[in-house]
Amino acid sequence: MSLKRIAYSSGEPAGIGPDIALYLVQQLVQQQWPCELVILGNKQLLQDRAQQLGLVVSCEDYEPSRPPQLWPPGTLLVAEHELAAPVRAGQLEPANSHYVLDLLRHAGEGCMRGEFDAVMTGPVHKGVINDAGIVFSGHTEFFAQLSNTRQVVMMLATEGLRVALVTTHLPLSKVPAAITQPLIESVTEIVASELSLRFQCQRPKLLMCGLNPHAGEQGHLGLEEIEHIAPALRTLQARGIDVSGPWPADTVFQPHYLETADAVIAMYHDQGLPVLKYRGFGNAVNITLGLPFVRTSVDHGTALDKAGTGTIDIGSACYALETALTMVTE
Ligand SMILES: NC(=O)C1=CN([C@@H]2O[C@H](COP(=O)(O)OP(=O)(O)OC[C@H]3O[C@@H](n4cnc5c(N)ncnc54)[C@H](O)[C@@H]3O)[C@@H](O)[C@H]2O)C=CC1
Ligand SMILES: NCC(=O)COP(=O)(O)O
Repeated sequence: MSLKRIAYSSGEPAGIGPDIALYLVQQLVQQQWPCELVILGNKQLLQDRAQQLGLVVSCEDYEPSRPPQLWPPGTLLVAEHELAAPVRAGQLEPANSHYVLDLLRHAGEGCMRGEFDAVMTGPVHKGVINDAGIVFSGHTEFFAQLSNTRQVVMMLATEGLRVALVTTHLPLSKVPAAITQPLIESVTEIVASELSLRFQCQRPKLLMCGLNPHAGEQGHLGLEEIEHIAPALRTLQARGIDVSGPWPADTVFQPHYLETADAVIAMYHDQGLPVLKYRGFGNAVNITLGLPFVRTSVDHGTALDKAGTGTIDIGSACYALETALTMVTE
């Protein structure tokens, strides 16, 4: 198997993204991951955080023209990006938001020009980026825009459960109007085709949630199921996609329903993700489907309270890296 070059964007500098990089490079060789991990970040920040954590690391400058190689444990291969302000673990600094976005741009553009085989993202803080005056709702939307992709899908996966979202980072009050038949159809088609192409599900079986309690109770508790979701389901079924619904969300997540399903399609972020995280937090991955490159991510946020403390769990980071490697190797 050829060695892959994976970019890790280390995310919000005051959060646990840099800590994750430091712990991951201790494990690269032991885990036998067939990859060179390029840490997009800042050397001084990484060295300071390593010192705070009592870790011994050495830094190498990333050189794109050099073929990927396996580095000894504790070696950070860093693609250097300049910070705008000093970093203190746990303390957000809006001035560093452009740095965070530079990492993402480097990662996405590097994937598109074939320099990286995939990108795995560390957590960013969406609030502080907006505080800096930058409109930003998430990696999912950022990479879609960067790559000029009309429609992408956020899907989180853990052992025994995948949840894909029709809408992503929207205020709850805007969700009903966003749930349209064309959107439901395009999201479902992307999920069906990517599960079959990249996840070995021959003809994926999909379960679609309704939006309202009890999937609208025949129109007595909301009309979105009748006006948008059911027509989309009929069209998708006529196109040969194995999708059923609209299921009440409090029914479909019962083990009996999930046993034979390849993914659940939820209408909005907090309909699907709490269930996924209850089942698998720390062992789950966030994958953006529909991009022209592979992007995986940790399942958690910046955990500002844990940055620099040495108490973090890197289970999700390992899972995200392994998923990226599987996706680029298949
Ligand atoms: N992939 C990404 O970039 C994501 C970013 N976020 C952002 O993170 C920020 C903070 O969000 P929160 O709701 O506080 O969620 P969070 O995931 O950062 O923290 C929730 C709780 O889980 C703990 N935690 C999270 N990851 C952990 C780990 N690896 N090991 C040990 N403990 C861990 C934290 O200490 C905290 O107690 C928000 O601005 C949000 O936008 C949230 C989810 C994903
Ligand atoms: N809850 C997961 C999440 O919001 C991550 O979003 P993104 O930054 O990966 O788009």
